[in-house]
Amino acid sequence: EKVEITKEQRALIKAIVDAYNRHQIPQDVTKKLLQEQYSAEENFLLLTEVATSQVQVLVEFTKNIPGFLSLDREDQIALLKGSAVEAMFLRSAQVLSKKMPNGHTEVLEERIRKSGMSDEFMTPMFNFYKSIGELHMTPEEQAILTTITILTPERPYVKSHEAVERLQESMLDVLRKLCVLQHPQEPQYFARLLGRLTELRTLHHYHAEMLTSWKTNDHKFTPLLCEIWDVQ
Ligand SMILES: CC(C)c1onc(-c2c(Cl)cccc2Cl)c1COc1ccc2cc(-c3cccc(C(=O)O)c3)sc2c1
Repeated sequence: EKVEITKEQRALIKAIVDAYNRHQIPQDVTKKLLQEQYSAEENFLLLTEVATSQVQVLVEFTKNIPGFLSLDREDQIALLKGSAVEAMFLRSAQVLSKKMPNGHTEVLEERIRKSGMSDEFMTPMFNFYKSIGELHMTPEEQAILTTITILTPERPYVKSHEAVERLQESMLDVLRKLCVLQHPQEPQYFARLLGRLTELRTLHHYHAEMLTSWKTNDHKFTPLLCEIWDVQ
């Protein structure tokens, strides 16, 4: 049947994409990825700095998701804590799949590969990056997929499951229509995007172990990352 994006859904897409474009990591932070020298310690420190900045950007972006601030305050925190890693995998995936014109791709890959992370995480992580790159997501799809990840009702400690589910469902409906309209030659494109969300959950589990292995090697995180990742 004819897929139609309603006026309300167009407004929703515009609000999300504008907020996504408005909240970016400052240039002076990402520029360091290109400048500082390479060593496992330096790479880890730079990635920690960018991740910290990314969390701040994520909080600001999330506050602009229509309906988010009407959720229970504690649920807002639970959604942010539960989705930060996955939102950051999506963001770093955009950079690594050459979707960003800022030339960070090679540099970022190098710094992640040489940041003291054990190899067992490297393979699934870079397989994910490759699978995201192969999707050629539009900017709207990237922004809405990140929003859907944030609005996941099954995060730990979420109390009003239905309220979050309602917000996520309206986002999923928008994404489904966008995929049909923007990838007419790929009827399974929407299903493939949702498959990436499943892969993100797996990476999220790996990430918890990554943090432990970094911690045991006495790596320091910033207070914001310790808070959002329940570290220390
Ligand atoms: C604490 C630190 C060591 C860490 O622990 N786990 C991870 C992680 C790693 Cl490795 C991989 C995936 C997810 C996580 Cl969470 C990280 C680093 O996480 C990040 C998080 C966001 C971004 C955005 C970037 C980026 C670059 C250029 C340009 C832009 C841009 O948006 O313009 C963004 S790099 C970057 C690195």
